[in-house]
Amino acid sequence: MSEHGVNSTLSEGAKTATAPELALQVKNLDFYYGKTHALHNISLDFPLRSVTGMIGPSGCGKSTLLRVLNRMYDLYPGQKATGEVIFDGQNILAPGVDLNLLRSRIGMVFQKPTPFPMSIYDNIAFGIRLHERVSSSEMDGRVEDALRRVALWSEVKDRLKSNATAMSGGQQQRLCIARTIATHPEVILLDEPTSALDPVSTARIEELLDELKAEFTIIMVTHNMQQAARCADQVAFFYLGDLVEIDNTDRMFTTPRERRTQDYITGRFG
Ligand SMILES: Nc1ncnc2c1ncn2[C@@H]1O[C@H](COP(=O)(O)OP(=O)(O)OP(=O)(O)O)[C@@H](O)[C@H]1O
Repeated sequence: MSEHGVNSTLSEGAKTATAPELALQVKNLDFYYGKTHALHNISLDFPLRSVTGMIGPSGCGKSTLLRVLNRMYDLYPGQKATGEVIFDGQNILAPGVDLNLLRSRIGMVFQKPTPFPMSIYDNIAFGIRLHERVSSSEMDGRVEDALRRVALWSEVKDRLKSNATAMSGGQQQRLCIARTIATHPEVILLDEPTSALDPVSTARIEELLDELKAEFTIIMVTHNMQQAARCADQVAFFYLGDLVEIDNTDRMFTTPRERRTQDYITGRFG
């Protein structure tokens, strides 16, 4: 039983009412940190199996929106969201949602690699064990599969029992992505996933995102305009808690509709 009780509609079997081409739909979302009104009436769609880049200057609300999408904010008192986020035909901001299940279906990878202080193998197995009972041979297969998907298997297959904290930063971040995809989420949220990494590790993660979008819906906060242009199918520009503009990536970077977007992407502020 989750902290909010079981919600019968947010279950593995119920995949219905949301328009089939959308993974998530945000409608009239407002967010408050106590009295601070951090997001203002945000509405946007996240198409299924696509990459959305969220850009904007520091403090504009990108990470806040990401934390709403899997109700991470619920862990903190005084933080409140109003409006709707439709996932699988259900408003996930409503009471009674099974938050453990939600977070296994909408996984999150943070800016700084956050491997658990345990073995490489257990970093992946841990999340699977939380949600499923699998035999040890099946677990071996799941761990190998997740590591292969992030192109880590050949690098670590002979040291699966070593502590994950001894890996390089880039390897740790790929491990965190492997840990997230091992529970087979539908959506992956990434908060500046490469900002702590060197250019080679960054390129590997970007290649990985391109492969993963065949299967997952990816929503990524980035400060790196080139990264948004390289990786995203659509880009959303936020400013002071407002969603200023959202469009497909090419149009956003060539002919933005709004002056503020133009100024930001050309480096006039930010
Ligand atoms: N825990 C908090 N308590 C109070 N206000 C907060 C908290 N976290 C964020 N804020 C405020 O909410 C607004 C949006 O912050 P948020 O972190 O979402 O911005 P961001 O666009 O992700 O910024 P950055 O690019 O610097 O990470 C800012 O005004 C910030 O000061």
